Amino acid sequence: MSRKLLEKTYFKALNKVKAKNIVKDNVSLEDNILIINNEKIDLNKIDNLYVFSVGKAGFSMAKQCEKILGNKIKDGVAISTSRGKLKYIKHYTSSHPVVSKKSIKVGEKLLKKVKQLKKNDYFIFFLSGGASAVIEKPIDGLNLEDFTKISKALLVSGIDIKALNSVRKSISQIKGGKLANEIKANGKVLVLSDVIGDDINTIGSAPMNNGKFEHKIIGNNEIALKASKKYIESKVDKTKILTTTLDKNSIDATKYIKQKIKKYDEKYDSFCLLIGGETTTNPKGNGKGGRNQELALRLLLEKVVNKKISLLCAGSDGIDGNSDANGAFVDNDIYKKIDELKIDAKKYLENSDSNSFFKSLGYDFTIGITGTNVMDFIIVIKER
Ligand SMILES: Nc1ncnc2c1ncn2[C@@H]1O[C@H](COP(=O)(O)OP(=O)(O)O)[C@@H](O)[C@H]1O
Ligand SMILES: O=C(O)[C@@H](CO)OP(=O)(O)O
Repeated sequence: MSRKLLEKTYFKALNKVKAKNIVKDNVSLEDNILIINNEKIDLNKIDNLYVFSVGKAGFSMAKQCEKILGNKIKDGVAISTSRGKLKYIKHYTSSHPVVSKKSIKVGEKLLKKVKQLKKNDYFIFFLSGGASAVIEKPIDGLNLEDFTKISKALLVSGIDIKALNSVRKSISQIKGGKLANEIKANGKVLVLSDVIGDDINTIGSAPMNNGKFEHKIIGNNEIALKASKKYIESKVDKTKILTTTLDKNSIDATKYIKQKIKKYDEKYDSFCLLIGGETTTNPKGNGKGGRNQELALRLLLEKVVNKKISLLCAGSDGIDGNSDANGAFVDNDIYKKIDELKIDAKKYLENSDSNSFFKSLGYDFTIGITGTNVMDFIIVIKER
């Protein structure tokens, strides 16, 4: 069974929403006219252009923006989980998913910089998921130790991202539009969405959203999966994006996917099912894994694949949970390997150790940090 085809279909989605491509698709320069999303800004009529970029894709989006706008950029700040240096924009590497001293230090730098903007300046602000953790300034009276206790408790509580971020907004001097409040200049917020429904009030805890500045979604899970669909369509009898808003726990998601595979398997000689979203897990034990690898493990235990059907469950940011992999493959041949190595798949699941399981079989999908983030992709292919 072709792991290559799964990978190719995956990378069509990922590449479509790579920072480089979405910034290229949305920002350009023609004779001192800055074009953002069809809107023209005459750079002769503004004083200084600033670029800000915060979140997991913070570095890569800022880097591409520098490539397009070069020395038109006066100054700016980028904060992400990547490493790297930029020419006009100052880039800082920060922590995720828990706020650290570093997040506060760089959060303060960002606040200081945005306060310097004058009325006749203009800014582009790239916002991507992960922004909640990489920048912060707790409300007065709340120290980092207590702030971290609250953050950690929330992160393991299993509450959804909307609820989590509403708390984050209430204990922050940056989130929930408070950063926007400090800006006197005009500008635009270009958003790479990693939340179900692209809710701009939730992404990165909405540092720029109090209605003052237009937010434009320039990349999301749907845009990505449509690119996969376009690629695979001619290779199979039926291609279907089942959803881009899957938010079930991994047990229910397994049932849902199993049922869909059965239905399409009965009807079509070949097909590709594309599913996007973010499932949830309740990690137990001290294993290494993530929601994508756990889902793949549960689907393996449910024997949803066969000689013709294989699948890939993978994130888009490159890092699944507490592992260094991005996801895992499941195909029919994996069962032989499990028998040969006498591995007990259930035990790994019970210890939330899906990464160790797939790694030991050579079925992990490890690609490193991608510099983008639009939730997860599940790809199921039946080949003729
Ligand atoms: N060992 C594990 N097995 C399964 N899920 C895990 C494991 N460790 C962490 N997770 C899940 O991974 C999620 C965080 O993953 P991460 O990729 O950092 O999230 P995000 O992409 O949303 O920033 C948490 O919801 C947690 O439940
Ligand atoms: O920053 C955040 O608030 C969330 C959602 O945008 O992202 P992540 O789950 O990647 O931390």
